Amino acid sequence: MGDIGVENKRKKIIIDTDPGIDDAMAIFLALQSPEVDVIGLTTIYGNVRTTLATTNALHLLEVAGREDIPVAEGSHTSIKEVPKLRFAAFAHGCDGLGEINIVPPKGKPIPQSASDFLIEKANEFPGEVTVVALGPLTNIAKAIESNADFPQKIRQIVILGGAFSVNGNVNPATEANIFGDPEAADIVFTCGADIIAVGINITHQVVLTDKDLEDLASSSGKYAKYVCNILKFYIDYHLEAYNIRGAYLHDPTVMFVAIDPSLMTYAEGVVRVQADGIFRGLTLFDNMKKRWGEVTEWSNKPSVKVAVSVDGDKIIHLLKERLKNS
Ligand SMILES: O=c1[nH]c(=O)c2ncn([C@@H]3O[C@H](CO)[C@@H](O)[C@H]3O)c2[nH]1
Repeated sequence: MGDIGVENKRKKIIIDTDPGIDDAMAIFLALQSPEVDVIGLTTIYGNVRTTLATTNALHLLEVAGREDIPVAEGSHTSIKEVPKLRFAAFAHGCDGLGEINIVPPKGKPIPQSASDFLIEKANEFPGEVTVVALGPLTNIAKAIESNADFPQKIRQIVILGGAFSVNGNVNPATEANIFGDPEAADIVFTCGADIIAVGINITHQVVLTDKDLEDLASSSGKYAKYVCNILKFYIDYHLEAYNIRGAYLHDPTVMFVAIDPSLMTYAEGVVRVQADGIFRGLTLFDNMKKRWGEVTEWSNKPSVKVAVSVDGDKIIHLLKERLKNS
């Protein structure tokens, strides 16, 4: 992976996030990566409710000494204005960050909604801004609904979401981010933007082991130390839920797509999302290998790229290097 290193060639990214232990790792990874320039964080419910996501985003930026990066608070409800009731305290702790008693942040979010911030930055830097979407897709769907040009103005949307040809992690049908707002997800997947989706079929191949944790713990890197502390809760959850000693690194894996998309391979096709019923949140990818004899719900919709393979060990190695060298 070649460093670009030149300030004005850095890819501008906005991280839409619900921190979240693995979100924290992804944010630190981005801040430590010369290939990308983090121009803002937008917050969303998911692992935690939106107000706590905002608190945690501000806290993480203060840990990093990057209070210069604006945080715009996102939606408190789904795109259909349904209040959110389901959060993942069982995986991330009540505070979203492994119950480590974080120092409350001094900073405040900017007085602009996440979707307005996304639209403003897409207009300010047309074709240059990549959104890395680590939570439910409500803020991005709202940006699309209020600004029809948004999909064309944005450089790329990299999505952590979906379970392509595998079971979900909320139930056998659905992955948590898509389950958080399936209607919003369907709007985003079919909006015509340049989209890369990374599902848990990929992120479950990126496992941080006990040995990796020891390796991180032996480092004096500030991000390595911080993440070792918050990871304990997440690792205990994986032992209980999956009977593995380690942790799936969803969000950092997806951040690597923004940093270097060649770390994965992709298939192209149309993704639709099931909005209701027992398959609510199911992501269904048409791999376009069949010429369908009749019109389907996938016909004439824009295609997206879906990640199909990854070298999990390489991702773990690169991640550890960057967190240790901080
Ligand atoms: O509701 C959830 N259940 C899980 O088992 C689970 N495991 C991880 N996650 C979070 O959801 C995204 C991946 O589906 C990531 O942001 C994880 O932090 C989960 N969310």
